[in-house]
Amino acid sequence: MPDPQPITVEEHLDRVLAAIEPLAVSTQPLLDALGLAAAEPVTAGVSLPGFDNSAMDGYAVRLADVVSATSDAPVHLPVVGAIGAGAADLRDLPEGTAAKIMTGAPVPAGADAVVPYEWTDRGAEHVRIDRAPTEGQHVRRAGEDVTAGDLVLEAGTVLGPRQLGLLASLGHARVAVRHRPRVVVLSTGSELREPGQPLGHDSIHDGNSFLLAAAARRAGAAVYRVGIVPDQPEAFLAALEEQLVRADVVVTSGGVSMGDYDVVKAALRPLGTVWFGPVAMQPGKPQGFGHVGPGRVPIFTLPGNPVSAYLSFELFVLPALRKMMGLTPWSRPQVTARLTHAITSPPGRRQLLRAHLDVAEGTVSPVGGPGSHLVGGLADADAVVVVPEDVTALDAGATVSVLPLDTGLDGGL
Ligand SMILES: Nc1nc2c(c(=O)[nH]1)N[C@H]1C(S)=C(S)[C@@H](COP(=O)(O)OP(=O)(O)OC[C@H]3O[C@@H](n4cnc5c(N)ncnc54)[C@H](O)[C@@H]3O)O[C@H]1N2
Ligand code: MOO
Repeated sequence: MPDPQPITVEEHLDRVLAAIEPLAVSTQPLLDALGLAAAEPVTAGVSLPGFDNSAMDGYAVRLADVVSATSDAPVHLPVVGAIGAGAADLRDLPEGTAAKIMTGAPVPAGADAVVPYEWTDRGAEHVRIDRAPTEGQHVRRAGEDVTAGDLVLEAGTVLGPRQLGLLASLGHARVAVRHRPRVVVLSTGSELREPGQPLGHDSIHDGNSFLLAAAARRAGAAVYRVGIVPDQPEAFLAALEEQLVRADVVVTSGGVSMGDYDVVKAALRPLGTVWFGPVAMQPGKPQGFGHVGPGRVPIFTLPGNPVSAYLSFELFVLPALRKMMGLTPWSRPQVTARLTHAITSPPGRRQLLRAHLDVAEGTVSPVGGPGSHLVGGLADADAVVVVPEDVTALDAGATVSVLPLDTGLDGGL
């Protein structure tokens, strides 16, 4: 049977994204929301600081009592108490007195400045003040940072450490987000063995499920790495059915090409809900996408060659996961750079050449060969040069599109 006409990368991505919906919104404990987008705007219910408090360890004073203080003519005041952060029984400062006050402790009524210890003799019952503060000096005012009613996070803001810290400071224990997609990753191939297991003359270790599970986890998904499924359609369907209950997305690798034992195609084609076909790219030509099970769970059936599987994940699965999580942009942005070496490329397929990107120099250097089995070169690369379908050769110095593999998305993803 001849190969059907390949579709373009954009056609495949558009179909995938058209079939993917953002996941439901629920409130999650703050740390579980790291890297997700706020699903709703957040308005401050309280002000920050919540009350006037001291910025220094020292003495709360009334300005009028100390305004004349100099080192030559210090002011002496009785100390009426000590106010600690979280231990603030003294709420009013009588005229003509001082109170010890610690950083973060509430400034008592009547006091309008804090004299740091360094300007005093640190007296316990009486204090000698050698220098006059200005009005409000070392007092952090209620609401000077955030005022109750302020919009503090727009919907869609990615929740990183600073945003989560702010939410906690405002008293929120949970935040509304789209939940993490639960991604089931499954490797097919009778030649596969778990890492750590001995190999026979015809077997290899399963690298893909780690490659894809790590990529999905880095994208923000909750990942279930399922073991290896042999090239038997019944075994594949049984494993799939068992996993569907906990999946928002299934990602498989292997078994989608033209071979005699292409298990994924053999098992899923009869269902009629999964499209299989070539995409005009290299690596990553044989692709499949559709849905399975009563819950119509989206399934990506990626090619088995490791580089093909990984770049297919980058191009198709990552945008889908980001759409599910309400994160934008869906795809990692491409950049441009100058090629350090001449390259050639097959006609009719978009080639993704592994490379090193030097952002400072604005250059990109191909690394390793184009073979889709070359995992050493893949690990060495941090970008791919994207060579258009109709381009077969490029000279050194040509400006090309580059897809970085580790940067460009929020949170250093
Ligand atoms: N007659 C044709 N043969 C092939 C074609 C074609 O168009 N006509 N396309 C080739 C291309 S391109 C690719 S890509 C592969 C895709 O094949 P499958 O998706 O069916 O994958 P497998 O045959 O199962 O495996 C391919 C290759 O990758 C290794 N592999 C598989 N799974 C893993 C894993 N989990 N970890 C590490 N390595 C894995 C497997 O051993 C094979 O070497 O088909 C070409 N053939
Ligand atoms: O398209 Mo395959 O993915 O070249 O190796």
